[in-house]
Amino acid sequence: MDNSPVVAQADASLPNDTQENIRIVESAVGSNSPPKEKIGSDFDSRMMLRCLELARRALGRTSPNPLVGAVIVKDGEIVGEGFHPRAGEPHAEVFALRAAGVGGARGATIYVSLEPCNHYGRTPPCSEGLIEAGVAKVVVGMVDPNPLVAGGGIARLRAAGIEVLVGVEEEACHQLNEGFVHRILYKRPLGILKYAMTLDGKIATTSGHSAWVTSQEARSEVHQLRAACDAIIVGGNTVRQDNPYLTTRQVEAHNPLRVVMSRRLNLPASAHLWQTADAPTLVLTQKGANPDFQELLLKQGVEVVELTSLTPDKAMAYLYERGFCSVLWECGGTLAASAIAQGAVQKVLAFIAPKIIGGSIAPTPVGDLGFTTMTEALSLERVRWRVVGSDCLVEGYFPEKPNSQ
Ligand SMILES: Nc1c(N[C@@H]2O[C@H](COP(=O)(O)O)[C@@H](O)[C@H]2O)[nH]c(=O)[nH]c1=O
Ligand SMILES: [Zn+2]
Repeated sequence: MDNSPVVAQADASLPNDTQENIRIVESAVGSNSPPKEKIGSDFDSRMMLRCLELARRALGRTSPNPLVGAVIVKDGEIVGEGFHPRAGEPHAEVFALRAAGVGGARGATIYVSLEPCNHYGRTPPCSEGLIEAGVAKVVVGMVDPNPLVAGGGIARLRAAGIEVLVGVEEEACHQLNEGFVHRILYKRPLGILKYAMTLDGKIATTSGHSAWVTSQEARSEVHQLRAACDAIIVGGNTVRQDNPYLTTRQVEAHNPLRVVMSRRLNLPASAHLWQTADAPTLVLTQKGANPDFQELLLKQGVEVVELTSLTPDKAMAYLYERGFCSVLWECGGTLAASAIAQGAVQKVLAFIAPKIIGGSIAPTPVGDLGFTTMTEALSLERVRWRVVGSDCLVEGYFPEKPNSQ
């Protein structure tokens, strides 16, 4: 991992979105890259943002597929819209074409947040569908990194004489599908470590009390974050100490799979995770662990999977095989350190509450990584700060390693 220091610079000239009480400060690394030239008109941007809004209706439900939205515009009017609801169902373009009706897309412009596919997967290629429908222009948010597509859709459309504009609101399109992109490039789900700590770096008191470190607003933000993920992982310690629900608390929202990693299955029989059916639960353990408890879990409708060795990387490899794009680590410090050390975390979301607990043995968000000098510290890139309720949310990414998996 590259340990180049990231010096955060609070500078009044940097972007500042006061309307949403958001203060975004690029890290020194991020701000070194020149600002990207805007592609397309303001109208193109508006239509692409509409595509993203539509795509979000399926938040958390499309894996292993991406979130995609499409809008068809004819004579300045929207004549059809669609989004990809889940894997196995038609793609966004198909729904938009259906909404436009027979002949409705002829001579029109279609906006799609991801490059139209050009392969026979679970569904036929959208490129052919668009050519048949007679669209005149295709505006694409981002190129599909899937090697089955990867520019092929754009090339096919151009070969058919259709005008194609690529890269409108590309960053926003990429952000929405960062899990999908990571899955395709690294053959693992994107690992997001989220924690809430006090100003003096503690996630609980010495006695383990942690309800609540952050404000209600920050907790709602976590619920929204959960809705966008495929799974949430915790360790046995978190189940024993916090007895969490790990749900989104929203009736309409997707609830991710709740995953507990426990080698010995020394877990409480009465935990909320197996007493509540609001979300599915999976317990990952090692071969032959505590058969009596396994039976109890199965009776409660909890899925149990035995891995030959239970490590963060093995857990992520398993979740990749299950088709997941993004996994939220909501575990304690020991498991978090091991997940980081094994490369199972790419993104960090740290909520910092303006409170002080004190004490030297109160638990901290990340356990021992074995570092003795500051030069070993792991530096985040693309760092952003924003205020959420009375707390500060710092988010950033570990530098991506070249495809090593
Ligand atoms: N969901 C989506 C696309 N998804 C692309 O197609 C792949 C899945 O194909 P399939 O198995 O047929 O569903 C997926 O990995 C991604 O590359 N493409 C699009 O044009 N529009 C869509 O709405
Ligand atoms: Zn498609």
